[in-house]
Amino acid sequence: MDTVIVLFTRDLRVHDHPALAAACARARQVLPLFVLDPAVPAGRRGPFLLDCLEDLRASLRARGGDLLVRRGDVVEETMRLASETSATAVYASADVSSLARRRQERFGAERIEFRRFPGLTVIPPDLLRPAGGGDHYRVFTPYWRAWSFAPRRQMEEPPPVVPTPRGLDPGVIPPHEPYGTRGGESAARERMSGWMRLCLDGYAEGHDDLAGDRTSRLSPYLRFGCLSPLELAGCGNDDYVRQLCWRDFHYQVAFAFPALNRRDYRPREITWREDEDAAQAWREGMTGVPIVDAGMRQLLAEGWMHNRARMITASYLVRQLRVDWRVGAAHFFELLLDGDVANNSGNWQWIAGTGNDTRPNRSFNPLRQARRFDPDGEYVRRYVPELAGLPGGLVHEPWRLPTPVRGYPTPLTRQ
Ligand SMILES: Cc1cc2nc3c(=O)[nH]c(=O)nc-3n(C[C@H](O)[C@H](O)[C@H](O)COP(=O)(O)OP(=O)(O)OC[C@H]3O[C@@H](n4cnc5c(N)ncnc54)[C@H](O)[C@@H]3O)c2cc1C
Repeated sequence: MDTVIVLFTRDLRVHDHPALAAACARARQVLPLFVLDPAVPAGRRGPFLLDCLEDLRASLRARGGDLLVRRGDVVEETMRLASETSATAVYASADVSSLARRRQERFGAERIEFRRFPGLTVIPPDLLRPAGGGDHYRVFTPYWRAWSFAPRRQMEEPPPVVPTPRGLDPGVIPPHEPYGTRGGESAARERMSGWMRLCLDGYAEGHDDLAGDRTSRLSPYLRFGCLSPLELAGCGNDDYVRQLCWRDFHYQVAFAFPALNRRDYRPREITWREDEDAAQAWREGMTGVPIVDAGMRQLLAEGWMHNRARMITASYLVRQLRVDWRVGAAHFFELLLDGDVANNSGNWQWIAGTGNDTRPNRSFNPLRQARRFDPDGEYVRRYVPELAGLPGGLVHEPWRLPTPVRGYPTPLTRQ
């Protein structure tokens, strides 16, 4: 094969990248391409994405290649490059989002070979089928069992040489201000090895400790494919691998039910309240419930929130304020560096009882959660400075004080 375009999307790495590895093995010339599509704004994830592109370009250049960056519609720009270079094929990683699937269909109608490769998940989202029938697993535990025994593909080595022809315009990666964590495969691998060395062994005991902050924080890197989920799943710690299985689980749900971010997966008769003031107080971390406000402020400050805090804040919005899960999911999606449709909407629906939870009426009592997962109040003190001076458990119940704390609201709901 002569010239192949490797279209990068949310697989911004050179390690274990099946599409890149196949192109480098088969083609004389390889054109790694990323298209910045102004119609798909990256929002707060923008700077992180641009970090990832800079890092990927450096890795490809170190292998004799380059990352070509274009701006516009992905299919049109890819086809333009194909005709400029006489490329005969486009290789890309398969994705499950509606946007990605529409794009894949459009490539199908073009006069070029379009090949999809695995790499987004540990197990491809269309591989496992429940024994009792159906096109996907609706319940996690049987999925976890099947997933654990499913055959895994061979990992791919990073290609030693990427043969990109000279003389093409590489295109500009726009300059940008960082927001939250630094993006890119190099930062991801550094974080992965440091965290695995220090924290993986204590994951089962430590992952719910809000103040301890001992989860991997690798989710933004997984979101942009800076790390291979298959590589992470080889770590040998079952509790951690189970979390990666949750990620795959939501992808196979989204694959079977592409409207996951809009429609109830399991429709229920819930009357949501239209209360923009309450929703806004929740967004700003000003509900007057400290553990909820701490989580929401962590999200605003860092573009990331601890999983336990995500469950508490989401449950507070849908169960106590009775605001539609879509309102909460939209806010999370906008701010989270790891925000992606399958995991965000899948988890929101799980919390709202319209998703895959086998106990759809489950509710998280914020005070009980706070006492259990932030027993010393350290997480609240870190993110809600108005309460930093309160002693002991009072930090979780400022409404018990004889006078209100200056600048901090009374709770929106009875606690
Ligand atoms: C309301 C709500 C919204 C969420 N939105 C997102 C989202 O948009 N994107 C996202 O990646 N995760 C989302 N999650 C799942 C989870 O909170 C994050 O994946 C996790 O907090 C990321 O931190 P970590 O990398 O330190 O996780 P770790 O504890 O280190 O877990 C390792 C990896 O497993 C995966 N994982 C862990 N928990 C879950 C889970 N419940 N569902 C799916 N994958 C999981 C993540 O890829 C994570 O990086 C959401 C959870 C809730 C309750």
